[in-house]
Amino acid sequence: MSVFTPVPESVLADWLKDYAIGRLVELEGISAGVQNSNFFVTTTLGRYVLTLFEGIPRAELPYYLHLMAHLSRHGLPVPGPIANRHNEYLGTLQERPAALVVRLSGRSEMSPGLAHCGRVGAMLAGLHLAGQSYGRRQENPRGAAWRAATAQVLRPFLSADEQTLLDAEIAFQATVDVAALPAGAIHADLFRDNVLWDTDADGGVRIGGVIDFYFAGYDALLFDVAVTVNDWCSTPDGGLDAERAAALLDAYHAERPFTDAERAAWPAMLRAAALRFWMSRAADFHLPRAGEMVLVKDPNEYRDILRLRIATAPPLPR
Ligand SMILES: Nc1ncnc2c1ncn2[C@@H]1O[C@H](COP(=O)(O)OP(=O)(O)OP(=O)(O)O)[C@@H](O)[C@H]1O
Ligand SMILES: N[C@@H](CCO)C(=O)O
Repeated sequence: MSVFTPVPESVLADWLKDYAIGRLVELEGISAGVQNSNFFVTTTLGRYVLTLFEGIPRAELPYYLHLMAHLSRHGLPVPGPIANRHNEYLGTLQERPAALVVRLSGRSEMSPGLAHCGRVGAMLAGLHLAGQSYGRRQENPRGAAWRAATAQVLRPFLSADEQTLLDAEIAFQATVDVAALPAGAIHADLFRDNVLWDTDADGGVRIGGVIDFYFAGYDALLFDVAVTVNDWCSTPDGGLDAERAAALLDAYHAERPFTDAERAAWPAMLRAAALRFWMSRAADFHLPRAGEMVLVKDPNEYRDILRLRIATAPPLPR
């Protein structure tokens, strides 16, 4: 369920007078996503996605919207936000911060093959390269500071074994020299459901869109690679599929070669990325946000991935 705040057609039709995208033809709530209220909007001039932001502080939103505009301007398949007649990306609708972005084509692929993983790796490197010239900076909202604060809140809900795992991993991550790693704007949530796939003219797979930049922030680029590998290249039991991981990492490396510091930090980053999603899912599970129908993803999946990454990690390509 992703429509927390309904928008009557007449209200939207009126709101759209502030934009230069024609008149409303169709409005349809989107039944995926867990964070915001999303709608497909068709006007006489095009197809868009309307998002009403339900939880993110308004002051943090320009970072995300301008990042999407920046990446789109650099030729990446990222939905460009639509400016209103006051030249602003961010408006207000139904008392919520609201934005329109271009609707991109394609569907997510939940069983990716080697070709998908290769394209995602190359595209992620493209995001990181283009992000280097992005002028705004906002810390990763699920970075080290969030991790420390959330661990305190979460700890009492965990079993003794889980507490030991959490404490040990937080202590281990504090020893990692993240400052030695190349950093910049990262997507930080590039899961399979945030990439839309299209078909090429010759029948090959093509990325139609990368969506959901609302966890983006400034952090180690390698953390983003680790988040992506953990989701795209895991086997059902949480282990890493060596071929898919190699396809993703080789394609990334061809666009932005990994540094020696990154090679050394890779096992730790896979663990940091697993820890982040174990913690956020466990927090959503034990402390659900009041009044919302939240799709809670399984925290144990990422707890188990963390345990497996502590046991073993594949090397980065040279
Ligand atoms: N620009 C876009 N073009 C096409 N479809 C989109 C676009 N943005 C969102 N969608 C569709 O809307 C759905 C929900 O969007 P999104 O994943 O951003 O939800 P959310 O609630 O904001 O975030 P989260 O995934 O963190 O819950 C997507 O699965 C996709 O089907
Ligand atoms: N990708 C996140 C959900 C928030 O976008 C998860 O799988 O926990």
